[in-house]
Amino acid sequence: MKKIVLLGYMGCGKSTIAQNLSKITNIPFLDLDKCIEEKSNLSINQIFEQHGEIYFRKLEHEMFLELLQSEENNIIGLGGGTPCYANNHELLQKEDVTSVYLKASIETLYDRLVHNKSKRPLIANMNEEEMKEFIAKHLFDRSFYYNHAKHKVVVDNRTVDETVGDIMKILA
Ligand SMILES: Nc1ncnc2c1ncn2[C@@H]1O[C@H](COP(=O)(O)OP(=O)(O)O)[C@@H](O)[C@H]1O
Ligand SMILES: O=C(O)C1=C[C@@H](OP(=O)(O)O)[C@@H](O)[C@H](O)C1
Ligand SMILES: [Mg+2]
Repeated sequence: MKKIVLLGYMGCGKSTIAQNLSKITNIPFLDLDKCIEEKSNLSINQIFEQHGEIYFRKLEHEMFLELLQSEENNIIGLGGGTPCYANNHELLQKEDVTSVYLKASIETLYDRLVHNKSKRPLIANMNEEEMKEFIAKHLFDRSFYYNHAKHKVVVDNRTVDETVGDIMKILA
């Protein structure tokens, strides 16, 4: 079954764009983090606190495989780190997967994350200065994996509707 997979750094808009793309296409939307939370009955924060990041990455890999194997057509919003662990980046190239990297600049990510960090354990306790440096370095490290997506859409200075439109062009 066909899967549209959205990936990119925290705050690039995966969850928001996937939801809006779903409304337009009528293809059901699944957020990988939400699926992990529902299955484990814990929030992402609680998983990191109680079991640590390595355990989260294991759940994330298993859930990604499970969603890709389902019989439905789906739009899947990944977590920001999903492509960067457990060789998940190789799954972005599968024949039945349309993978789209939502590419955002450090400035865009910082502006969106600075007031939205509490549910993101990797940055939740950072001050503004630390966050800016962290995003810059981390994005650089992760870009190798994000660039395994089949398609790339730049999201800087684009509204939600414009980005959804850019993805619709890829799907046409
Ligand atoms: N043009 C835009 N496209 C996507 N998200 C945007 C845009 N402008 C502002 N936002 C906000 O940025 C945040 C993106 O968060 P989210 O969708 O959770 O990203 P991700 O799932 O990639 O971490 C949301 O608070 C969203 O409302
Ligand atoms: O970048 C990451 O490693 C993470 C991103 C989060 O998802 P979002 O990108 O939707 O915030 C979530 O999976 C977890 O906090 C780890
Ligand atoms: Mg998300």
